[in-house]
Amino acid sequence: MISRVGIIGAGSMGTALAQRISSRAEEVILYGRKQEVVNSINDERCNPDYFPGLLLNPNIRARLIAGNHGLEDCQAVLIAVPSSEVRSIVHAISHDLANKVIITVSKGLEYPSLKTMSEIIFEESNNPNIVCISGPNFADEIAYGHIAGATIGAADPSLSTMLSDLFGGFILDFSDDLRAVELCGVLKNVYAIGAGMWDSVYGNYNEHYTFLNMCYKEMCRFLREISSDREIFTKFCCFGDFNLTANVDKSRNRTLGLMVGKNIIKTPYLEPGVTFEGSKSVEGIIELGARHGIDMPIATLISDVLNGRSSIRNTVETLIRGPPRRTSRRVVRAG
Ligand SMILES: NC(=O)C1=CN([C@@H]2O[C@H](COP(=O)(O)OP(=O)(O)OC[C@H]3O[C@@H](n4cnc5c(N)ncnc54)[C@H](O)[C@@H]3O)[C@@H](O)[C@H]2O)C=CC1
Ligand SMILES: O=C(CO)COP(=O)(O)O
Repeated sequence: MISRVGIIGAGSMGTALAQRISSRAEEVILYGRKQEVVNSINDERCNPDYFPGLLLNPNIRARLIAGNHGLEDCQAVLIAVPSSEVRSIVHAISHDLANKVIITVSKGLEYPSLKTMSEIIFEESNNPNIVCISGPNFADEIAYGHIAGATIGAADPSLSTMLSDLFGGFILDFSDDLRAVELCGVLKNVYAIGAGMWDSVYGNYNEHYTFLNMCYKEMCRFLREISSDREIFTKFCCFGDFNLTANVDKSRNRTLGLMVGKNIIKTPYLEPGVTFEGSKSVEGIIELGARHGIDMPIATLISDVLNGRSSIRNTVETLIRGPPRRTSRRVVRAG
């Protein structure tokens, strides 16, 4: 059993994973930003900001990230913050990360560098022991102990074996293409926004699954080009997470698409405090595709709608009939 795991980020996923793995580690330390949340976890065993009704297991303790005290004694450090924060956090704690396994769950892409979280973590820490865990995993369901599958992505398969016990509460599959596992999480968020947009206008089942299938084809085309893992399409990080996020209204990314489609919010939209990873990574994934020679018409249309350059109906017309063609108009004169 791992003796001590540090989790950076006391938000939904950080807290949920703390609860889930706390039966498989002697101690879990959640590093948060707010003193009142840290106090509440230590005194009341409760994170009131994210899971007010959940009694946390007694071996979960909290500390302020500012001091990162005790991190040096952790065997594994899990990073569960929005992707935009990962570089600065890892930079700040890099001296405490030597010889540890670093686990990332953030589903984003840095822009404009187009780097995944593991690439950023390696750059900032120089520690190659990096693992990603990704799958159809809504935080609340993880926290409350429901069945969940996940893919462990690790370039070094011995790291996957080491972490199988810590994540033994999940049904696991594995990939040694760490970057591809991470990119599945980025791609599915973008298509979940698209699914929300599409469903806001076209709600029939045939319409819904036709669009989903078109998105999944584009996602698989991307993965086929960049991944050495020929089985990735059937893994939890790919098929499962794509379907979960694109289909279920609990997803923030799908909800963003629905709200944009229904004109409830104006785009481009940035809501402070809500983690919408897909809206931040859509430009990046299109550019990354272009770098590998992958054309991504659906992601491009999603970006156009999200940034107010097109409407859903125009987008759908383009998808069904192809881009509008310029036709020469004959002027018919009366008389
Ligand atoms: N919520 C979910 O169901 C899942 C989330 N993820 C991924 O996990 C990542 C985090 O997402 P959530 O936990 O849902 O977000 P969240 O918005 O619920 O929580 C993020 C937490 O990070 C903290 N934070 C932000 N910047 C920080 C900094 N500089 N230093 C310390 N703490 C900082 C915030 O205070 C907040 O507590 C995202 O990339 C998301 O895609 C992955 C799987 C499932
Ligand atoms: O990644 C997730 C589930 O696997 C959570 O998705 P959202 O960020 O869209 O809520």
